[in-house]
Amino acid sequence: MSSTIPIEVHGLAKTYRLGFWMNRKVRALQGLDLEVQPGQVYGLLGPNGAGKSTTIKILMNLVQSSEGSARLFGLPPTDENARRQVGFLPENPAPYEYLTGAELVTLAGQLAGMSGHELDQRVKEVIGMVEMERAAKLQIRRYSKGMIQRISLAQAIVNRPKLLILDEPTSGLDPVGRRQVRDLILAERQRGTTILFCTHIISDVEALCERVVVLVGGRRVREGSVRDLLSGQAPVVEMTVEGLSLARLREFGHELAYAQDFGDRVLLRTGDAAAQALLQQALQAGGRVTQIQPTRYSLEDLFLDALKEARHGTVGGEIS
Ligand SMILES: Nc1ncnc2c1ncn2[C@@H]1O[C@H](COP(=O)(O)OP(=O)(O)OP(=O)(O)O)[C@@H](O)[C@H]1O
Repeated sequence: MSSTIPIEVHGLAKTYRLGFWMNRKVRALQGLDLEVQPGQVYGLLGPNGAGKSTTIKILMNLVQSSEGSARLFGLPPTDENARRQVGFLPENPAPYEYLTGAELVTLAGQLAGMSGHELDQRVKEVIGMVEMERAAKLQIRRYSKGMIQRISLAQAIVNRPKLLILDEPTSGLDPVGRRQVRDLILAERQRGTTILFCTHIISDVEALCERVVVLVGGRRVREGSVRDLLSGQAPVVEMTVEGLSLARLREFGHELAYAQDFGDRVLLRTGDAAAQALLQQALQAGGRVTQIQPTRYSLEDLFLDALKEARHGTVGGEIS
């Protein structure tokens, strides 16, 4: 039965089988739950091998799950009516190289059931949105990586999808290209499109997403609105100490969220209470504290903490 909820994933598991006898297993997903509501921009974060692309491939019916269920607008990913409502940008897109950019976008529109004047207009419009007007008549084999990424994005949005699934949309782009893609995602969000995207670039998530899930080893280790996830965290203080080595500072026994010894100075981050004690101890030991300031707990801190915690326990992705 169809529904208005763009993505619902329950207990999703995927085990890849490898080797000649298919007897080696990689657990890419281990019971993932996920729900993306209409109009949300939802970020899928995780280190390499966390299962992000596998999740997206299951949603796009490119890979079959081993257990659990995935639904797009209440329908299984195998249902054409579900996929019609979705625009997709794969990781490392490899479009037909002998087509021109305009032909590729037109083809995508035709496959989505568009035709005639409406299609021509829309192709022009989306090519303009990704700023590829001048290269639209060139064959794709002459495109740079950034141009391929942008034309692929144009083909993903040509049919005005209700749900946009983007796998690493800004990978391989220079800062200008990244900004353009970010703006495009924001424009789509403005239009009310629901967006799921996975990335390694945490600043993109911070700039674009209202909700995130952090995956490690095929499991969800954090999920929630970016605001809630960040606001519940204890304040962090960043300080620079000169005249003492990192090893000496560690002897004071405080937990350091981050520490880097640059030779002439040590930059570190720690909790509010530890910072007070560390400041006094560093001064008593003959160090100079040249900078101290409270910092915002960022999504990057959250990501690194989640990763640290998950690695203390057993997480998936293991080969058995
Ligand atoms: N086709 C496949 N055959 C075998 N193992 C696979 C296959 N695809 C992915 N895997 C394995 O499944 C796990 C999850 O991979 P996946 O590509 O989903 O992770 P990811 O989070 O997207 O990683 P990355 O950020 O590196 O793209 C990894 O251990 C990976 O090696």
